[in-house]
Amino acid sequence: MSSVARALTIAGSDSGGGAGIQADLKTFQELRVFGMSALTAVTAQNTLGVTGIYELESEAVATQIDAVATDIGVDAVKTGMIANIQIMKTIAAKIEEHSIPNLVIDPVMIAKSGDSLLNSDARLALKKYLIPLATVVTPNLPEAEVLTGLTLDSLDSRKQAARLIVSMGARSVVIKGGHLAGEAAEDLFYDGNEFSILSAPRIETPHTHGTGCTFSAAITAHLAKGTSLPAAVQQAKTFITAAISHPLHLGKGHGPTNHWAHRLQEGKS
Ligand SMILES: Nc1ncnc2c1ncn2[C@@H]1O[C@H](COP(=O)(O)OP(=O)(O)O)[C@@H](O)[C@H]1O
Ligand SMILES: Cc1ncc(COP(=O)(O)OP(=O)(O)O)c(N)n1
Repeated sequence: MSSVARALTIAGSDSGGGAGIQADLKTFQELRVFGMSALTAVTAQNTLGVTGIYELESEAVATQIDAVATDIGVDAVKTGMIANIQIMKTIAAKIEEHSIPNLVIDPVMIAKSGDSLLNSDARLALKKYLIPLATVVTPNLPEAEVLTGLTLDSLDSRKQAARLIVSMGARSVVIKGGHLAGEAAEDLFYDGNEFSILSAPRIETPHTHGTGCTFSAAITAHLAKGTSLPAAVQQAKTFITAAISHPLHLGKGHGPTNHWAHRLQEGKS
């Protein structure tokens, strides 16, 4: 490991800055991890929705990963928007070729605005190509339903889904609870042996654009620094809760979270 922790995000660009590569790099920087990126797609996007998607050639994704892995090095990597199956296969091959450790898979399928960020025929291919390589998979509720084919309407069903996702080859899973109702925002963490609940007060706000990206980026940053997996997911939960608690009130729709909010809570600025 180098003296500076290094994290790579393989994801799409969000021109609005709240999700995607932009959210990931902001999170890495806030957590004092050197951030690198391999772009899969460019989206024209703001707090109201996605108005354009421009996918890159899979060769362009491969070249970006090669460039950073062969020179700077990668202590942890996350995937976000993957766009299509060719890019997915390329990412899986490159992660194996470069023996990149600590893989966080955020199986991004549909943005909160309703726009598709992964072709429907590629969604189930996640199970074949990427999930078996994952240190942790972080589906939201609809994504976990697509991956498992289960209806997740109870804690028991979410536990069953978590077991299924681990049986696909992932080391662990966090089924996020942002889409649930209730006074607490509760995520289910399964480490392959035991279940635990990551709990925080649910904040009443429309400004939740990019919550999943930010949460998975924070896990990646902590893993890059050598933090244990259970501590990494717990610290990421603290980070995203702070980011949602101090909204920036930007845009006319679902605004971004505040990536520097953890500093306000820790009295750092
Ligand atoms: N209103 C909220 N208040 C507190 N935490 C939230 C809220 N919405 C989402 N979260 C948390 O943000 C993280 C991302 O979850 P979620 O929004 O479900 O992901 P996604 O953006 O992939 O749909 C989880 O830890 C979830 O519990
Ligand atoms: C380029 C890009 N990647 C991912 C997302 C989805 O982000 P997520 O954190 O799931 O938040 P929402 O967009 O669902 O609020 C995205 N929108 N754009």
